[in-house]
Amino acid sequence: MKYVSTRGQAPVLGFEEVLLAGLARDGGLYVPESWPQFSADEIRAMRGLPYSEIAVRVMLPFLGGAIAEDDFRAIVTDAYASFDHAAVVPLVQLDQRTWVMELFHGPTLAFKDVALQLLGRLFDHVLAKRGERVTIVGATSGDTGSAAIEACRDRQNVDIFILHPKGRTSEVQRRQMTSVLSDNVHNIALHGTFDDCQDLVKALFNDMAFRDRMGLSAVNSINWARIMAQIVYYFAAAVALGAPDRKVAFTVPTGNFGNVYAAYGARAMGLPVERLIVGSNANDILARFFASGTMSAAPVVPTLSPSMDIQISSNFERLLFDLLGRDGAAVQAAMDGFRAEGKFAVTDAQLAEAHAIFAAGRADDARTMDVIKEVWEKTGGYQVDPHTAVGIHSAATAPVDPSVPVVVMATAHPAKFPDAVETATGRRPVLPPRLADLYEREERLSELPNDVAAVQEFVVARARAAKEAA
Ligand SMILES: Cc1ncc(COP(=O)(O)O)c(C=O)c1O
Ligand SMILES: N[C@@H](CCOP(=O)(O)O)C(=O)O
Repeated sequence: MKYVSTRGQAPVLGFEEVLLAGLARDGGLYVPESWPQFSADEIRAMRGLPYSEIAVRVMLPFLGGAIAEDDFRAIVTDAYASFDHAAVVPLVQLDQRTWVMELFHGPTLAFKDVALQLLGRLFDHVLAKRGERVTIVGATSGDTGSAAIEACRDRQNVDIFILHPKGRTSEVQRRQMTSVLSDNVHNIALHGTFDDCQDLVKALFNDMAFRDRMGLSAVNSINWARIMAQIVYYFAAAVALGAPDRKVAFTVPTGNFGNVYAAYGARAMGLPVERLIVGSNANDILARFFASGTMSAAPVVPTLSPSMDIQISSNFERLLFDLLGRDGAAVQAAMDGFRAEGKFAVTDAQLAEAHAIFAAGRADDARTMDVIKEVWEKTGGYQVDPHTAVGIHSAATAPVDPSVPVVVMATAHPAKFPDAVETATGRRPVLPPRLADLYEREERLSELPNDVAAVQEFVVARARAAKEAA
């Protein structure tokens, strides 16, 4: 298995290199040269298997032999043993045709754990084998940060720097990051939005001298391995609901487009997916794209679903690569146009191709609160978080064949957003016992301006200090 960049100018890589690379050296994102294919019989044979076994079967073709199957099975099994539900990602039925898949049973209570618990272990395996050390830089709107920190804390071969937008995450999300006091963990509260954080991380990767000197790696979904691990739960959900003999639709609360792109990948690998529904909050650049064919940035507004307060969805570039016929130069031109003018457009034919797979919905904060309340009342006491509520609204409004089951991805635990959930339902969701003292824990973070040089200086100084202390 080889990986190519969406901009066509970076070296073609194998799995180990793509895991460590993060952003491609031409500024693009890595994608598989071709999608592995699963036959109907192979999909049917996944029925009844434990999650970790489905995970091994789905991911093995992406490794291209880089990790021996038995070693990989041990890594995967260990990663999902850290989840507090036997099914890892259980399905809960909301009504006759709607399910939610709870992706929040990992250590930090959001879907990011599913990929990052695996990634931390893969980094360890590969770095130990190569005798290398990396500096991870990541951007978070709230959930990737804590999941990445939890996966990488105290690991010998890794320093991790996470940038979050100051004052724009929930308190639980911030504390989950800043209360980890390990020497190799560095939290930066950046003066800016998530888009600024992500832009800055990409600028660090695009400074080749800095990137090579520090050995930069990524934990955001620009890292191919994140997408790979997220593809698995679409297989698990569809198989549980009758695939390959029945089609399924998925609704995905969306920000950076990584999770819904993973669903697109599952479909490309042979899973019978009727439709993929993108759920947006008031930061609805994607919903506007799917309505008009034009991607046009607007200022980010804070919402009750802060992890989706994003206007520049990195992973859309991976879909665009396919819509533009896998032409790296065309993707580069579209991205240049977006950077210069804040917009780009696809043709009617390309939009029609997208519409054959995708639909989109949008819920503002008022609607989000109504959905949390409606679900609570209709189910007699089931709480959903605001991101999941955006997905449930979008599932109900999207044009999907009514005979097809719809699975809404429940991307975060309601206790990560207790104020909104309590206001809507009258009951404050409680954190699991292992996080019960979160509000009492000491916090450590550094505030920095939105300035590449300032962040570079900070990373160099902290990485040097951590190395000396080791
Ligand atoms: C709780 C939650 N829901 C949804 C999203 C959006 O997912 P994606 O960025 O993969 O589109 C995020 C952040 O990524 C999140 O943390
Ligand atoms: N919502 C995310 C934003 C980063 O997304 P990623 O999937 O690219 O890591 C977050 O919670 O940080």
